[in-house]
Amino acid sequence: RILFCYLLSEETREALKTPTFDVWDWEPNEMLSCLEFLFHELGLVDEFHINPITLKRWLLAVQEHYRKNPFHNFRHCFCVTQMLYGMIHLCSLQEKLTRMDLTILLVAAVCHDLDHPGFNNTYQINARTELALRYNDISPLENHHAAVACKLLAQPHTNIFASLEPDVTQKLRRGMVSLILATDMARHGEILKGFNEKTESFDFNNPEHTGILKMVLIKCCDISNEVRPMSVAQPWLDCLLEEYFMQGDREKREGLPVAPFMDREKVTKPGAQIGFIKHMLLPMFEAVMKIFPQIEPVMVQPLRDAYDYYMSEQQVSRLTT
Ligand SMILES: Nc1nc2c(ncn2[C@@H]2O[C@@H]3COP(=O)(O)O[C@H]3[C@H]2O)c(=O)[nH]1
Ligand SMILES: [Zn+2]
Repeated sequence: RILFCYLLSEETREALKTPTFDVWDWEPNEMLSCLEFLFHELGLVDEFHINPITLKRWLLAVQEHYRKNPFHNFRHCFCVTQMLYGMIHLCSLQEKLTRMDLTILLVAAVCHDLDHPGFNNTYQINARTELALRYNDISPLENHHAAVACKLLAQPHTNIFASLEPDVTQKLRRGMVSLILATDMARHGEILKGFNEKTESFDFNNPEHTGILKMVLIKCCDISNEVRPMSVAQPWLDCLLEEYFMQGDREKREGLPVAPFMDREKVTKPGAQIGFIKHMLLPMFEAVMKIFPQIEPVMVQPLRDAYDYYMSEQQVSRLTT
């Protein structure tokens, strides 16, 4: 196996800081190099004495532990992490959060869907899979992603935290696990409510406040495809629907309940996005906007534009059918 060693141009380094970055333009090796670069550039390699070779091995192992699903694959992991990097720059998070918090966020983003099987928690629970059994139906997938992440960190050759004191490692690991668990959309309402209660008098020195902010940030990045330019976002919607329909078809074959949004007989692209943008994306990004108003032109406006686009698409299809 050859270790990736792709040199990023100055143009790519700058482009990585914005949500307009074309995430479809890169080979897996190049995405690995970009991720490696982020850890160096944010000063995390220096701060936590990460062995640069271990960082490469860890990233390779991470990549190998993402399956080739239509949506929940290594490129999705890359997108979430790149969007986080964009938000770190846009919101000057390097000045507001500690390097510890930034590391927790970045490692969690990279690991947050590890070994995703392509079928969601509802399927795991209804089909009584190994994962649902192991985790007693409680966020089975997210618990699994976090457990795989911890397994990689427990192996010496991929342990990027090997040179740290046990109490520091434990803090990083706990923080990472809590953020991965926060990506279960079943907890969306609870997390957003907790965050909204703090935005009025947000305090970056209060760990309870920064704790929930980190959860909201990783959640924003996780569902941020529609923040991206339409040419980048559209193929992601195709990937998501392909994965959803595969689950819907399997549920029909196995006699399990099928959610309407996974039923290829019922779903349209505007139908899939209008409600998601209105009820999930906009309320969360508008909440973040209260603390970071600078995200409005760069992240919130594209969401509003995407909403308007899908509304007009829906109109057109209603008029033509
Ligand atoms: N309808 C819709 N759902 C999305 C979109 N992006 C993410 N999601 C859903 O939000 C979920 C977030 O957690 P997961 O990554 O496990 O799975 C994701 C999808 O089920 C989107 O653009 N549209
Ligand atoms: Zn995800």
